[in-house]
Amino acid sequence: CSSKFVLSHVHPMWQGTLAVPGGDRQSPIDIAVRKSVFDPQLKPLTFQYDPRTCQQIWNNGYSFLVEYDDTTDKSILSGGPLQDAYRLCQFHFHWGESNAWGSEHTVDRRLFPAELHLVHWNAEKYSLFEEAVMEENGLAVIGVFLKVGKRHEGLQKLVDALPAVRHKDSVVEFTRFDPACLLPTNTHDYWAYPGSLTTPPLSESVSWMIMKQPIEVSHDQLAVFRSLLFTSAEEEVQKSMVNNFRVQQALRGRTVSSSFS
Ligand SMILES: NS(=O)(=O)c1ccc(Cc2ccc([N+](=O)[O-])cc2)cc1
Ligand SMILES: [Zn+2]
Repeated sequence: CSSKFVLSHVHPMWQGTLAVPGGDRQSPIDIAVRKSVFDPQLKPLTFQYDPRTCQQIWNNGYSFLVEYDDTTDKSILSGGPLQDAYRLCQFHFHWGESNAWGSEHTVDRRLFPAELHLVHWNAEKYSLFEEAVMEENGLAVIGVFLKVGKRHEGLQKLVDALPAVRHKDSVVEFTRFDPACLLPTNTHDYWAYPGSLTTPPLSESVSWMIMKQPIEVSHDQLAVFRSLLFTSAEEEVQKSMVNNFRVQQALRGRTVSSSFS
């Protein structure tokens, strides 16, 4: 997908408005469970992912992205609070240098060692990812917490490919990976709220859906995430890719909805 889209090439107007977003719907946030409001209108989420749309893994110097072909409606998210079908563009993770922290969102201030983001854009209303990025609710991101436990068999194929993208700007072909294997068994229970990208351009265009149930991965699998580097092969000083999460943002009057009571 076109998340390769680099900010420096955007239209000057867009750069201007994004430099300091309004700031009243920024992400990530803490999810205060007792303050979330059950919304009976929230539909079940429908994930229709085609593993054949999986293309490559790319170290963009901030995280590693598993990118999907989003030129057709093959890998789709719908339901929940969403009015339209959203196309899967990429997924990536955020993690810490230790298992004590690393997630971007928290639940009643509880931190997780890592968080998965499955990034989708509204292909019914817009024709390109970077167009949807600028529109209110043009994007839909599914957040899944990772906790340390048993080895995640589905994740291992991805973990085995990471050494090939150790440095910033490295890319490796990666095919036939079904992202549904990274979803928790219970996708019925989630929190939903209006927010933003958590990295530049911080666009306030994201419908967030955070799964209540974490997935389990092993300590060793997380350690491989930490073996990645922020820096490219040419740089003298190599920096471990860890703590690639944003600080939490004010709720600014937003309500977090829950799909469960
Ligand atoms: N962490 S997150 O909020 O799920 C997130 C999801 C996607 C992206 C990718 C990205 C989104 C937009 C742009 N841009 O418009 O220049 C560049 C990169 C950045 C961040
Ligand atoms: Zn993210």
